Amino acid sequence: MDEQLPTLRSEYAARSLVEADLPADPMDLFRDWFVDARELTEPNAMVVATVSADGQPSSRIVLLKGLDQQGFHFFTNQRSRKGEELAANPRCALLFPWHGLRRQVRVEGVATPLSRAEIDAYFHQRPRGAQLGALASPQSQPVTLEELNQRFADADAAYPEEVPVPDGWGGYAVRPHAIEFWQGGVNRLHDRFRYTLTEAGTWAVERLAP
Ligand SMILES: Cc1cc2nc3c(=O)[nH]c(=O)nc-3n(C[C@H](O)[C@H](O)[C@H](O)COP(=O)(O)O)c2cc1C
Ligand SMILES: Cc1ncc(COP(=O)(O)O)c(C=O)c1O
Repeated sequence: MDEQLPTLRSEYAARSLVEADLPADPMDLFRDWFVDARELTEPNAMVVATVSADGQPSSRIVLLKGLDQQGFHFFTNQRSRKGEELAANPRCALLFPWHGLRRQVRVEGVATPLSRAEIDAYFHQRPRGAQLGALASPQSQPVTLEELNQRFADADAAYPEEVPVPDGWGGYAVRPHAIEFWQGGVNRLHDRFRYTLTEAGTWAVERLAP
């Protein structure tokens, strides 16, 4: 297995990204690419990277659940590792790893908590099992399987009808200030275009070497 790793490779060629076709607003391109990504498994799965107070980066997958002027929305437990890190340092990065399309999108930005109304609205549209799971799970804390199952059963019994939004459960909007679109090309000469938000509020775009 280990000996095969150096030979594991794919060649990329299918499409190219042309400067003349780039929209002024990168969110327009993101939306177009997201339509293409719908053919993939969990196209809204994105990696969120945060940084601890002592400078240690960490990353994990979350699901993109909204997109608007505030940026990229996701939901999580605000007392989780990512939640604690974002409270201390809201700068973060997102990554959409769309391998099946030979594409990735990299976002750098700042996370702000979503409003109570947005959090409540999303929580109440989740399936009951996911709501109970969120209530039962002290996310990122050490736990035993017995404790977790007991907490789920207790929550299920305590709330036979509507499940309340757990304390500390919330969501964030990541407002981007840089977005890079990467399209795989032949000979590893991929197309990379990086949009950067200017002080005037417009986006500057440049091609980066692959
Ligand atoms: C496909 C996938 C989707 C996930 N979506 C979420 C999500 O939307 N919100 C969330 O809190 N955790 C989600 N998770 C779990 C996280 O990856 C992570 O384990 C959890 O949030 C705890 O991370 P932390 O300890 O770094 O805060 C998802 C995991 C996978 C593999
Ligand atoms: C811990 C956790 N929270 C939230 C989610 C997102 O789930 P939903 O689509 O129900 O919001 C996931 C998805 O895998 C998850 O694992």
